[in-house]
Amino acid sequence: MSSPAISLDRISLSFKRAFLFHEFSLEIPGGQTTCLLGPSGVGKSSLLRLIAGLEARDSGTVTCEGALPLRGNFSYMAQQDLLLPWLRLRENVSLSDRLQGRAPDPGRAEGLIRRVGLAGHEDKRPAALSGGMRQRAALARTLYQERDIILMDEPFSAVDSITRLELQDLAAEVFHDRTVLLVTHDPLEALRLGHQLLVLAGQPVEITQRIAPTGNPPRDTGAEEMPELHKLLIDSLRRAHAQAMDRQREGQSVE
Ligand SMILES: Nc1ncnc2c1ncn2[C@@H]1O[C@H](COP(=O)(O)OP(=O)(O)OP(=O)(O)O)[C@@H](O)[C@H]1O
Repeated sequence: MSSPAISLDRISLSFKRAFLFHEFSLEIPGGQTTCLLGPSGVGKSSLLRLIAGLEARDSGTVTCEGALPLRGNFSYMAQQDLLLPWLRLRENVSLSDRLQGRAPDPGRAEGLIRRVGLAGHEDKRPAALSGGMRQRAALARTLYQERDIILMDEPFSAVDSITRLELQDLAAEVFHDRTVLLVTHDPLEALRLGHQLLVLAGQPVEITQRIAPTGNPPRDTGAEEMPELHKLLIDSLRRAHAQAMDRQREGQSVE
């Protein structure tokens, strides 16, 4: 059975009496990767947190296809790596087993540590790792959980561009047939990894652009359709950014 779709139905979420989301609905297809893009502060992380149950919404529902409970079916990689400082890398990667009272699988943890390029660092604690290494460790921990649904918030933002490409290849392999929601600020990353790309803009949030590149991830960014899709994406991100700047200026002039 393929991984379940997720439905958001008329979700509202407000902060300081202003709606970030108002009656917002979205279908996230099962077994595919959906990338969320948009200006800083538009609400991408909040949307992920809503789905993860970490944000208390005013109203609306988040449901999983087949009435599966979302809880226990997803892994979530936040912007902060959330590694436990007192645990060694191998223990951090297999943390989900420990938390659920299962015996960790050291072979699987070590295999993933190797695949994210951290072999040799298994016994180090997070403080001894660089920001990019910690992000790779958090990726290994997320993949270790082997959940049907994966929520990721800018998972590759702190790594150099070549490592980023390598991690995207690994992610595309692991994402295969899973339901993935990936927040990224990198248009090329979205074009490589996403079955569908959504641009969020405005307040309350709307989806102002949907792009569905052809072919399977990880895509070759040199493919024929890429320049056109890249331009489409950049243009809509520019519009979303300009809208956010206007709103910020209006806010400043009211204060
Ligand atoms: N707990 C909170 N209390 C008050 N405001 C909040 C809270 N969480 C988020 N916000 C506000 O909601 C808006 C959206 O934040 P969010 O982190 O979802 O944006 P984002 O699109 O993920 O931004 P970035 O790309 O910079 O990570 C921001 O204006 C933020 O200040």
